[in-house]
Amino acid sequence: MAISSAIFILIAAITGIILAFEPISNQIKPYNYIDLETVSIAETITVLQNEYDEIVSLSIDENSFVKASVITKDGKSASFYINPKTGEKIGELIPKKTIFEFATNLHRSLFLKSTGRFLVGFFSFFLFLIAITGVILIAKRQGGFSKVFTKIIKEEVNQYYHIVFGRWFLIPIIIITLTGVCLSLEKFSLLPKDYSKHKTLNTKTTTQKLKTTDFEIFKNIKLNQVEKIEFPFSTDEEDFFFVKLVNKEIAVHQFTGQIISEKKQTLVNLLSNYSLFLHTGRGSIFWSLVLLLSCFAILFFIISGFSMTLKRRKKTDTLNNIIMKDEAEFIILIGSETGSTFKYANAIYKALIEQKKKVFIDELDNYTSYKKATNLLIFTATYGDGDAPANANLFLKKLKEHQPINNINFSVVGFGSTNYPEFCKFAILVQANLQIHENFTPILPLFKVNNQSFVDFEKWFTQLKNLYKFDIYIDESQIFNSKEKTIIKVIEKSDLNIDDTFLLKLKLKKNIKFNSGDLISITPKNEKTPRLYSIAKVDKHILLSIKKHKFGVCSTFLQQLSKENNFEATIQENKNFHFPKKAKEVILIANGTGIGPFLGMIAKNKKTKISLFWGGRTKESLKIYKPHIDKALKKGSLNSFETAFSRESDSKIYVQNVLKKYNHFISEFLKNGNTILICGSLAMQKDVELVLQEISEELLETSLEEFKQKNQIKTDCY
Ligand SMILES: Cc1cc2nc3c(=O)[nH]c(=O)nc-3n(C[C@H](O)[C@H](O)[C@H](O)COP(=O)(O)O)c2cc1C
Repeated sequence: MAISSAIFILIAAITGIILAFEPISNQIKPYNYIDLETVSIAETITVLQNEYDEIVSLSIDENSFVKASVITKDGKSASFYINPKTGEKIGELIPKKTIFEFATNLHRSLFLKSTGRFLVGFFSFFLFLIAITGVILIAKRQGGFSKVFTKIIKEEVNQYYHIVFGRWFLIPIIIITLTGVCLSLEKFSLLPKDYSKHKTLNTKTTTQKLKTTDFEIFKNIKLNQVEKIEFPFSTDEEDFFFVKLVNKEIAVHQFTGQIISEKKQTLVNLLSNYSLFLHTGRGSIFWSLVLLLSCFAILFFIISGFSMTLKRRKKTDTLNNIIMKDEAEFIILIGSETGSTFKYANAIYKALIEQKKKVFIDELDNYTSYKKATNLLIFTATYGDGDAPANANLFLKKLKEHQPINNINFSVVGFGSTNYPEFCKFAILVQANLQIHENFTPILPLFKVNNQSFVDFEKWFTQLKNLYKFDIYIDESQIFNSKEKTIIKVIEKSDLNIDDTFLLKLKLKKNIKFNSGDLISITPKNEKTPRLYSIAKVDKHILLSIKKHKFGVCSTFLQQLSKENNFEATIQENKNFHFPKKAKEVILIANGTGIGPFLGMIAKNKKTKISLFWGGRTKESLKIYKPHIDKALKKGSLNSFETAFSRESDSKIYVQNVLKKYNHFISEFLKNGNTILICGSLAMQKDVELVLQEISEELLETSLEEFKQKNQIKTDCY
C-alpha cells in the first residue's frame, strides 16, 4: 500500500509543483493594474460600445484580468484583455502553456481518463488519511496530543524534519487532499446537484427604452463583483443580459434594465468554487506558494518516510533463532521502536551462542512462558513521555498472564536519552515489575544506556561477564557497521613519558567525519576484544593519549608502532561526549591520559571560556601535554588551567581536592546551566562526583542528579 500510494502521490506532488507556477506566472502579467472596485459595469460598457461594433461577453478572471469578446468595427470577432476604463485592448489571451497542459492532465487523470480521475481522487483521500495518522503518530511519540507542538529532540535528521515539516504543512496538506477529493467527486457528479432555478422577480412593467449605460443596476455594480456578463444575442425582448456575480446570477432586461430573475449561489457551488481556488491557488500568488511548498514537503515525507522504514527494517529483521523458545536457557527480549536496540541485543545473542549457550531472542510483546529458561536479559528503549516502544506495549500485561515455570534471573538494560525528562522510564518500570515478581531475581541493578552509547553498554557487559565468568566478547561489527573499518597511518609518536604515557598522532586514510570525544576502536592482532580510546581532533588528525600497561596487548601494540605504520580501526561516534555547541563556559576535568580528548576540544575552541582541571602524579607527568596547554593558554582558547599532583609532596593532592577550592565558582557555573565534562579513570569520576554532589547540596540545595538529568555532566571514564 505504501509503495502504490507513494507512486501516485509522487506523481501528484511533482506535477503539483509544476502547476503551482501557472497561477504565479499568470498573476505577474501586467493586465490588472486598474482597481476593479472603482469601475462600474456601465462605465466599461460605455467605453466598449464606443470602441467596438458589438459586445458578446465580458468576463473577469481569477487574476482580475478583464476579458472582452467583441465584434470589431471591421466585422471580425475577437477576444482579448482590455483596460476596463478605456476599453482599449491591452493584451492577447494567455494560451495555456504545453507544460501546464501536460502537467494538468497527468495530475488530474494520469492520462487514464475516468479511471485515472478515480485513482487520483482515491489516493488524494489516502494522503488525507496518511496526514491524520501521521499526527496521531507524532502525538504518540511526543507523549500525547498536548505535546504535538512541544520541542522535538533531534535524534535523527529524517525523523526530526519529518515531524517539523509535518507540523507546518499539516493544515495545507489536509486542505489540498480534501479539496482534491471534492473536485473528483464533482467530476463524477457525486456532489449534490444544483437543481435551483432562476426565480422570477419582475415582469416587464414599462415600455420605456433606456440606454444600457443608463441602467441603474449596471451603474451600481462594480467590476470586482462580476464574473461574467453575457450580452443579449438579438434585439428580441426575450433575450436578456445574463450577469454572473460572485454570489448570484441575474437576468437583466435589455431595454428597461429591470432584474427579471435571479438565482442565488448554492452551498455546493460555493464549495466547488472554494475547492478550485484552494486546490489550484488560482488568483493568489501567496496561496500558490503555500501549495508549492506543500508539494515539496510531500516529496520530502515520501523520501524520508521510506528511508526511515528501510533503516528500521534493516535493523529489526535480524532475529534468527536456531532453537525453539522452550529449549532455551537464556531468553533475550527487546523493546525497540526505531531498531537501534536490536543491534546490541543481537550482539549479546551471538556472543552467548558462541559460548554454546542455548539462547532464544524475541521482542518484548511476544513474551510468553519458556520451559527451560533460567535467565532473562531485557533490552528496552523508552518512547513518548516515558512510554513503552511500539513492540513492548503488551509486555507488562503479558508478564502478569504467564507464570514462569522456573525461577528466573534477570537483568534489564534501558536504552534512552537524557534529553528526555523521563530517562529510561519504561526500563525502570520493567525492572520494578520483575523485581516485585516472586519468580524473578535481579542479578544486576538496572543499567541505563544514554543515546546508544557503546561505552555505557560496555559497563553493563563487563559486569555480566564477570558475574557469569564468561569469556565472551561482543562482535563490534554487529553494532557498528564493519564497512566503517578504516586504515590509519601513524604520523607522529611521542617518547614514553615518566608514567609510561605517550601521544600518538594518526591520519585517516579515508575521509571520515569525527570529533573530539568520539572513540577509536582498535582490535589487536589475534585478539577478539576491541579496545576503545577517546579521540582528540587536532589539525584534522587524531591525537590519542595512551598509557602503556605492562601486560597491555593493545597499548603495547600501539607503543611499538612507528611513523608511517598502518593499522585498521573503526571510528565510533560518541555524541554524549562532544563539546557543547554554543556554550559560553565549560569546565573540563581529567586525570592522567583522560586529558586526551580535551586537547582537541581546546585546540578547536574559539569563543568558549574553558577551565581545565587536571590531576597527575608529578609535574613531569604533564610534560607531553604541556606544549598543547601552553599554546592554548597563549592563544586564549584555554582560559585557566589548574593542576593537582599526587606525588609531588607528602600530602597527596587529587583533582577533586582542587575542585573543592573552587566550590563557589562551580556552583554558580552549574546554576547557570553550564556543562562539565569529565574524562579519565572511574575512580576519579567517583571522587569528583562526590565533590560535585557536596557542592550541589551545600550551595545549591539540590542534588547532582538534577544536573545529570539536564545533561550538564558528561562523562567518559574507564
Ligand atoms: C519521540 C521520541 C521520544 C523519546 N522519549 C524518550 C523518553 O521519554 N525517555 C528516554 O529515556 N528516551 C526517550 N527517547 C529516546 C529513545 O529511547 C532512544 O533513542 C533509544 O535508544 C531508541 O532505541 P530504538 O532505536 O531501539 O527504538 C525518545 C526518542 C524519540 C524519538
